[in-house]
Parts: sequence; C-alpha cells; structure tokens
Amino acid sequence: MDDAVRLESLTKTYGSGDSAVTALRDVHLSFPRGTFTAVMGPSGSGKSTLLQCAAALDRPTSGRVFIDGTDIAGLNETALTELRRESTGFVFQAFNLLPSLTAEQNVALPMRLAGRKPDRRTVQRALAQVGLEKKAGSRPGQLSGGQQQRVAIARALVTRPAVLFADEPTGALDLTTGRELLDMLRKLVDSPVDDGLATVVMVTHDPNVASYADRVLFLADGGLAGELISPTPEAVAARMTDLTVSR
Ligand SMILES: Nc1ncnc2c1ncn2[C@@H]1O[C@H](COP(=O)(O)OP(=O)(O)OP(=O)(O)O)[C@@H](O)[C@H]1O
Repeated sequence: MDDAVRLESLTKTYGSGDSAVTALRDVHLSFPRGTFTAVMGPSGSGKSTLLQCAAALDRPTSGRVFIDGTDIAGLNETALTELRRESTGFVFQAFNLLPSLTAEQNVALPMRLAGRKPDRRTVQRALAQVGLEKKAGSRPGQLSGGQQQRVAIARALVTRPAVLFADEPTGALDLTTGRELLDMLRKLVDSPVDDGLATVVMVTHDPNVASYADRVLFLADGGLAGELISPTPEAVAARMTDLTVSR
C-alpha cells in the first residue's frame, strides 16, 4: 500500500445532543508515502482534529483510519499505543522536551517508553538526520529554539515512523530559523536516509510555511475545501482569503 495514512469517510463529533459539535464530516483523504502535505483552514475548521485522528491520538466517531496499512478500528488500546509509538511521530509548536535530559536522552525517550534499551547508534543517527550529532550531550536550556525543535524532530524520527505529524512546528521560531527547519523537513522527505522518514503532514496558518509542502489541503467547516499542488505563498494566501470571505 502506497499511503502512509488513509482516511475514509472520517467524521468526528465532540459531545452529544444539543451541545454536539461536528468537527470533521465525511473526509476522504490519503497521505501517500514520500510526500509533504500542509493542512490549512480558518480557525475551527477541523485541522487539529484531523491531525489527532490521523495520528491515532483520538478515535473517529465514524469512518476508518489506516496508518501504515493498519485499520486502527481493529486495535485495542495497547495495540493502538504501540502503533502510535512505532509508526507515527508528532512535533508540536512548543518543543515539549524534558529540560533535565540531554538531547540524546530526549531522543531516546520513545525507546525507553516502549520498554527497550535505547540503542545508541539509532539515537545518534536520528540526531545526525537533523544536523545535531555534536549536541548530543546538551540540555534544552543550552540549545537555541531551532535546535530544540530539531531535537524534538529527532525524537519523533527515532522509531523510523511511517509519518511525521507537525502542528505549527515553526510557530515559536523566528523567520530565518523557521525557514531552516522547513528546509530540513523538505530534505527529510526528498532524500530520506536509507529507509528513513519520507512522509510529513503539517498544520499551519502561514502561507509561506505551507509553500514548502508538495500539496496544501484546505479545510472549511469540517470538510475538504480543495487543494493546491506545488503551492506558492501567493496562491495559498489567495485561497485562504477566499475561504475566509466565503464563510
Ligand atoms: N475537545 C473538544 N470538545 C468539543 N469541541 C471541540 C473539541 N476540540 C475541538 N472542538 C471543536 O471542533 C471544531 C474544530 O476544532 P479544531 O481544533 O479541530 O479546529 P482548528 O482548525 O484546528 O482550529 P484552530 O486553527 O483555531 O486551532 C471547533 O468548532 C472546535 O470548537
């Protein structure tokens, strides 16, 4: 199967009765391996919900989610946790590193959580993928924001996931550092290390950030509202304006 993630008729409703909110309705979507997709849309359009469901951090109300070819509906909580740990990586706007641990120890965390002894070579390789092999012994407080986010990406890559999800990964970085990080994500997709990561799904509000992707998906009111292939910042901004005005 060529899709890192596939969503079939995905619907997600929060709450019930009068207070029910349908955050996603009947979304069909796939994220092919080796692609970099940005997800955009007005506030409340369902971007975070889409990411949460696609990363198996939350279960859909109806519809199916396939991650790395596995239908998550058939998995119990233990199997789901394992799939999440082995097949997905997640990077947030706030880097979410543990301040008392070195870069190397932070990157090794997913292995420890899985009950495995961290393999030093694997950790070193993940740090090298983000250009930080020389900072293995540094704690987050000794690193710049951009370097901290790279450590977070190395941590997300260490299990060699089928897909890396990123929620506003450059939101806390200055322009230049943000661009460097996006160049790095681009490179991870374009030139994966042996059978390393090749698929990125990123939520952003910024047309410049989205233009690093191969494809931009637009959401509006919980539904798909089009896509742009090989996006330019101008084309993304124009589409976003249309979506916001037509609401
Ligand atoms: N846990 C929740 N309980 C109830 N409603 C929720 C919950 N999470 C999200 N929603 C609602 O679902 C809809 C989609 O929210 P979501 O956070 O996915 O949108 P978003 O596009 O990521 O928004 P933003 O850009 O503001 O982060 C919104 O109407 C939101 O209020």
